[in-house]
Amino acid sequence: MASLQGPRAPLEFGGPLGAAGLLLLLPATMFHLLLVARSGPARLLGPPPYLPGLEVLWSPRALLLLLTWLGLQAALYLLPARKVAEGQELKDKSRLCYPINGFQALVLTALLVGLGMSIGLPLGALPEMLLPLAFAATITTFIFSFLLYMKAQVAPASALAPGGNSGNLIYDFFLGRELNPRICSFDFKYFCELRPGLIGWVFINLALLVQEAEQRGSPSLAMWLVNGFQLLYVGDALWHEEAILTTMDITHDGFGFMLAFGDLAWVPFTYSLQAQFLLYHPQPLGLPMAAVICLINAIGYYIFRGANSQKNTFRKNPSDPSVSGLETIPTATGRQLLVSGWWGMVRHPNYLGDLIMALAWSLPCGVSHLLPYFYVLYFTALLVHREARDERQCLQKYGRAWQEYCRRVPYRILPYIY
Ligand SMILES: NC(=O)C1=CN([C@@H]2O[C@H](COP(=O)(O)OP(=O)(O)OC[C@H]3O[C@@H](n4cnc5c(N)ncnc54)[C@H](OP(=O)(O)O)[C@@H]3O)[C@@H](O)[C@H]2O)C=CC1
Ligand SMILES: CC(C)CCC[C@@H](C)[C@H]1CC=C2C3=C(CC[C@@]21C)[C@@]1(C)CC[C@H](O)C(C)(C)[C@@H]1CC3
Repeated sequence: MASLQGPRAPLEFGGPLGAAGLLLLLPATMFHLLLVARSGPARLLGPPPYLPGLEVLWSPRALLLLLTWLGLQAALYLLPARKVAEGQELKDKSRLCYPINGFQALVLTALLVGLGMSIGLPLGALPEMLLPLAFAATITTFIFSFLLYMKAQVAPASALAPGGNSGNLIYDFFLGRELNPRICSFDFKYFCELRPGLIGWVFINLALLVQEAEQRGSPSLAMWLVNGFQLLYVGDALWHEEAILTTMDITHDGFGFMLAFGDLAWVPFTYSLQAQFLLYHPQPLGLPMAAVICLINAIGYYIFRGANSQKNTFRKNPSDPSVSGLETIPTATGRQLLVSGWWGMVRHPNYLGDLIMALAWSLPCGVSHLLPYFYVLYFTALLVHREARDERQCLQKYGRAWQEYCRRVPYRILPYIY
């Protein structure tokens, strides 16, 4: 129970009231975006075109499809992995093991879908099912989060997350109580973070591309760009799967509604918003503009990958020749902080790269609508909030050394601005 965990962690996300608001607001926003994307005016800030009844939202076929997808991804997760990685040290000094086979799961899923299409699987019919699929995913994540909450009741105190154990039911349900809920070696948080939602996102994108080709003879250049950029992002995440083990989602946050809904519903159904918008609102895109957008995405990816790889290499082996020449600040924990290279430019260079890519994903949709820029706006808010959470944790972990780092590298995400 919470009291066994020592001093209570400060409440985040506006406490119980904020959590209750987000429990309603997140699904409502997702359905708003899905409805608006297929409406004529596609107005982000207006009311939804209509309020769908249960007969539109509820479909046993959609639920079956969702459960089949989750089952397939779980089966691929359980296949022999090329590598098994160890996670960060836990409170009880143990380390958990994680299979590294996410990229293999992506490739095998592509082969299975390709095989299915060659024997008549109507992938182009998926866009019509997005609303009932999102509804099924929402119901499933509410039930799943409840089961996770109940599982945490019988977990030892050492297995609970630093936050998410306030004693307030709604807050703890939202944030998640247990750090690494598992059944045998099956790790639910790690599985959900990278597999069904992320892989689902690129296949929803692909289905939108196929549907566009069926409707208009061939996919548009804008649709190709959005599909290509986002496939690169997901492929990169799965290729560097091990890096997820040091993110705050895995090392700090419990597994509750926020991450379950984020991973299984929010990511596939709202991150595919640009492709959804393009299917219903085709946008002309010339080659010169497409080249500029590709360049923006490439710059973003270069910063994102460079920064993430530099930190991951440094954390794994500080004497690696690619990072051994970088300037560092020692900390009382024995770990060091990079203060030159990417991490000497701003304190979160990887966020900067990610944001530049986010912009490149929206630009193919033109500038006539605000809707496709929702991802840029949401992602900016998410990363600014995440950066503040991470800074708080780093200050607690590294104390004076972190203050020295902030003095030497004063900007957080955007040089000379923020
Ligand atoms: N698409 C999406 O929806 C989302 C994408 N992301 C992306 O995920 C990636 C990971 O993000 P996230 O987990 O938030 O954070 P980071 O990868 O930035 O990790 C932060 C941690 O890095 C370490 N660190 C910070 N500064 C330094 C330094 N100067 N030298 C060495 N180590 C340092 C600290 O941990 P320690 O010292 O313990 O190693 C700190 O807690 C990012 O690229 C982000 O853009 C994130 C959220 C959502
Ligand atoms: C909906 C809520 C407001 C918040 C939910 C947040 C989640 C959607 C995100 C929290 C951290 C994430 C990460 C990725 C996807 C989104 C979530 C789950 C990530 C897997 C995307 C791909 C990247 O390369 C990454 C670095 C592996 C990301 C890790 C964090």
